[in-house]
Amino acid sequence: MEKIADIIIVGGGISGVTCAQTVNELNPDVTVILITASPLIKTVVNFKQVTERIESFQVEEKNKSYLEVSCINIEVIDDVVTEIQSENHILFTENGMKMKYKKLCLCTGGRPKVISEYNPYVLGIRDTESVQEFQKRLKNAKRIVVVGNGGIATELVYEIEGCEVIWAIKDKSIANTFVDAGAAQFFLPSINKDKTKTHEPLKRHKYTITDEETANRTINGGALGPDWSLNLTMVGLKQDSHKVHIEYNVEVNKILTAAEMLSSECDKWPVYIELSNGKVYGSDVIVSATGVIPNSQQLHTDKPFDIGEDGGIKVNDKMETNIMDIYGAGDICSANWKPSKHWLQMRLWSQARQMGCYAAKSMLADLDNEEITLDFCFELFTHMTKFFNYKVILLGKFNGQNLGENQEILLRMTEGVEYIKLILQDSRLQGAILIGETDLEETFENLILNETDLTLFKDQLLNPGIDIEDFFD
Ligand SMILES: Cc1cc2nc3c(=O)[nH]c(=O)nc-3n(C[C@H](O)[C@H](O)[C@H](O)COP(=O)(O)OP(=O)(O)OC[C@H]3O[C@@H](n4cnc5c(N)ncnc54)[C@H](O)[C@@H]3O)c2cc1C
Ligand SMILES: NC(=O)C1=CN([C@@H]2O[C@H](COP(=O)(O)OP(=O)(O)OC[C@H]3O[C@@H](n4cnc5c(N)ncnc54)[C@H](OP(=O)(O)O)[C@@H]3O)[C@@H](O)[C@H]2O)C=CC1
Repeated sequence: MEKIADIIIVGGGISGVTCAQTVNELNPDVTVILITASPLIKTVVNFKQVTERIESFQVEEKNKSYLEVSCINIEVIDDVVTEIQSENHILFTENGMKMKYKKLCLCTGGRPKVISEYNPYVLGIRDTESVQEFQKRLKNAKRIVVVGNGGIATELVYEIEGCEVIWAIKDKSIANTFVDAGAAQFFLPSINKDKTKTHEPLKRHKYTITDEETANRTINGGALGPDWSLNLTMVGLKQDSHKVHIEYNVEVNKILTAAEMLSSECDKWPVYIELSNGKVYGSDVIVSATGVIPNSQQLHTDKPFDIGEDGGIKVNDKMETNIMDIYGAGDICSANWKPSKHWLQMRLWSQARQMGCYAAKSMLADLDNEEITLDFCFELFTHMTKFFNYKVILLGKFNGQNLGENQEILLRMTEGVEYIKLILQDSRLQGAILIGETDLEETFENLILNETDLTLFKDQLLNPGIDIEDFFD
């Protein structure tokens, strides 16, 4: 069967869906086909602009008909794109479809980078199905090992109950991808604290994928969103509520099956992990929360894509790849423009949304022969999330990324309440980590964006006795 559309978008995750919705909002006369390998698509709900640049929202899974009903120019097709002939502007799918486009946007996301990928006791977490599988395994587990020190690991070790957790990290402090050692120290008391968590029923309607739908899938569904671990039951077999042991500064040497273990321990656990400090832990399951690999190599194309160091398809400041009329957005792409002073790429939900939206604007502008300039959302890095039940806001070069020498650090911490770290260079604010209900995000966002000279004020910036908002009014 043959189809034709002005714009074809591949991927039903947040970048692809936002891209399609933005085309619909800006020009409903442009025809769009969204092809997705997953029967459910991800949509943004409860979007709030917390400050001018900080966004908060939730992700909801919807049936594909949701988009078709709400957007008259969009057709959603559940299929897998296998080949692109860019010269002819044609793509082919697993179900034998041939489609012609004027503009193509790849939003095919990534997959978990899993240590020991084919070991059945080692799991990666990405989509609804992988979380369901993890929950199933956890139900009968007495001990699990979590490897990795980023977003997933940090959230998992806090959420898991009724199971001993060994957390193996390469670094000397926890949550290293997001926060510094000081903030990690601030979080530490929360790790083994009893939680008074209420498993509130989900207010939003949830679609579940049936076994039949999952059965022949070769490609994972959309990545989970900010609230993925809330309201999920992550409970193991044991009575004690929460017990996390952290192994710092270690890498994984080997993963061994029970049969490969020669000691007397050999039949206690289904799988063993040997760490670089020589310790061996038996476990029921190992979670490899070790990052994302962009799905950049899985499509056959007549020309090769330029690939970035992180494995993503390089895109320029119009979200264009090196192949004519093919764009990219979200986790699949690697931002290959000169970033503004206070922005950096991280594979986050907010950036997937922003890139999807901007790719739509860029494709429409090109179809109309108009010029477009980089969206202002790429001026300042912002991220709002929750770790260990604390609100966490990251601004600008929050970890001093690539700032070089002469960084000045200002800190304020009240145990169990707040942790604030400001990074200055040449008396100008470059980045901030705000943990707790600090209420300072708007002020610091403005100070970074305006590049305000703080020479005269920096000693007072974190003085709790001064209302800093009034100060800069
Ligand atoms: C467990 C977990 C928790 C997270 N929590 C947060 C968080 O708290 N905050 C935050 O900001 N970010 C979070 N993230 C990251 C965030 O979810 C991702 O950055 C974002 O969702 C990426 O969106 P995407 O649309 O680019 O890709 P994806 O969501 O991966 O979507 C890709 C889509 O493409 C489809 N696809 C792939 N190949 C093909 C093909 N060949 N043909 C057709 N379709 C195809 C897939 O089925 C899927 O629908 C989390 C990620 C995970 C895994
Ligand atoms: N609240 C939030 O904002 C959340 C965001 N996410 C996002 O979802 C995506 C997936 O999360 P996640 O998998 O945690 O990825 P992250 O990129 O956040 O973290 C990966 C971690 O694994 C470490 N690592 C990589 N390879 C190995 C290895 N072989 N052995 C041991 N450790 C290793 C990395 O260390 P190093 O950096 O040194 O390589 C890093 O600490 C990310 O884009 C993340 O940003 C996920 C959950 C929550």
